[in-house]
Amino acid sequence: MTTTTDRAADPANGPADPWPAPRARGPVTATVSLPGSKSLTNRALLLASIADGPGVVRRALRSRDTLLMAAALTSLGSRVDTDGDDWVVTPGTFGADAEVDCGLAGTVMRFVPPVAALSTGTIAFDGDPHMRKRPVGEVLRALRDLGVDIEGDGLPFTIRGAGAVPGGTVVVDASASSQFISALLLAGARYEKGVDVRHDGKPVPSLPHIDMTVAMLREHGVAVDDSDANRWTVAPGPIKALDRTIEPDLSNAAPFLALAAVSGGTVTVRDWPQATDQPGDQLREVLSLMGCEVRVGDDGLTVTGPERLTGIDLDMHDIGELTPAVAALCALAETPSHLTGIGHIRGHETDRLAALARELGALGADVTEHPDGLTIRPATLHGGVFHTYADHRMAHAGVIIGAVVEDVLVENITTTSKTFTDFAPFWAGLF
Ligand SMILES: O=C(O)C1=C[C@@H](OP(=O)(O)O)[C@@H](O)[C@H](O)C1
Ligand SMILES: C=C(OP(=O)(O)O)C(=O)O
Repeated sequence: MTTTTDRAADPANGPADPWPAPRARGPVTATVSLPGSKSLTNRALLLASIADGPGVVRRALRSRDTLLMAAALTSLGSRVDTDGDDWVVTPGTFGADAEVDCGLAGTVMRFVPPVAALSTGTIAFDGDPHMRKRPVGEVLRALRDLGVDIEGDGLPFTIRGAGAVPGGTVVVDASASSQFISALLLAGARYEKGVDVRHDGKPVPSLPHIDMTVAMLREHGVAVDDSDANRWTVAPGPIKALDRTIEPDLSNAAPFLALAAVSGGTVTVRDWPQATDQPGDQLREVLSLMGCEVRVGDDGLTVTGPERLTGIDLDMHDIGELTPAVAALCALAETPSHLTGIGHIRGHETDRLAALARELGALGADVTEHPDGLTIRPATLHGGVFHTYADHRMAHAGVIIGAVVEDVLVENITTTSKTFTDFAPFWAGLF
């Protein structure tokens, strides 16, 4: 018979499935250095591959999403040397026919096609089964309007590159994902007329991620005008090669800071940037609102959990990717929470609103699913299997609950490799 302990620790075969989430026996105290940001790494790699010379991406995140990006750019014709922590990118001539595996990475499925359009080759895109359901049609429609030849309106699709893209003005409805806008801006300087992208539709989510795109383009010497709401103009011109260092992934800091919050412990995340466009920086405010003590110092960001967690009323439209971790915290809070403005996260790695309602509910949480959010009321939770639906951030929600609720088993914990390689042993090492 395999005991729970044996199943959790099997170095030869990786973590057990389902994985018994480690349970904190008291306040957890830890200091962690986290891997680099997925969003920054994948933008940095993509911009480096269409820059005017070789560039370096230091402290690159090595995870499934970033290795898929590196593979995609390599298949187009760039060289991406992923040995070590500092990745050297040498732009190449985009001419070969290629196949791009998007996996479940929104940044690969949305950001690579506008660059593939610069190739003279034929580029076929596909990905994981669930990826075929994630929205991308608006990016393809916009590219067609900008002069690109594309077969298909969703994954799988094929781009028949002509070696150049006319570019110009285009209107998109980016209410389903900010990545539609970022995708067009990232390649836009390499289009003959640049791009003038206008959004028409319900509000664009995840605006900090568009700010991140604009800031990185400017660092590469690209002229971007974002002075009007819902309009972004990128002037045509070269993309200067850079040597840049990637910040830690602040969204992936969520489960670690949450561990302090739920156990009444103290967790420090090293190298927290003083200023950043990463939406994870807003965890400072969210955790303070829930009753945590939050300090930024020379050693990083330190969170100390309260005796009792308070629920929150929070519009998460700008920080949707934090929802699974925040919802797990709300399920452990002593007052009700209302998380709103996040209808778009139904198009993330899974329908996160449905998945959170189902899986938190299965452990006894009182969760009501709304079209654009969740209401979570205090309840006594119990053990059980927490399903992840191949979503790394669902796994984070599961381990947060499991840290303080006996006998929580997280199914497919290795799905965390999307943005954090070997998350399970790292997490277990904190207990
Ligand atoms: O541009 C990016 O790097 C991202 C933008 C956001 O996407 P949505 O706008 O689709 O939420 C975010 O949720 C995702 O994790 C990363
Ligand atoms: C939505 C996310 O990822 P993606 O980049 O695949 O859209 C996420 O990481 O929460």
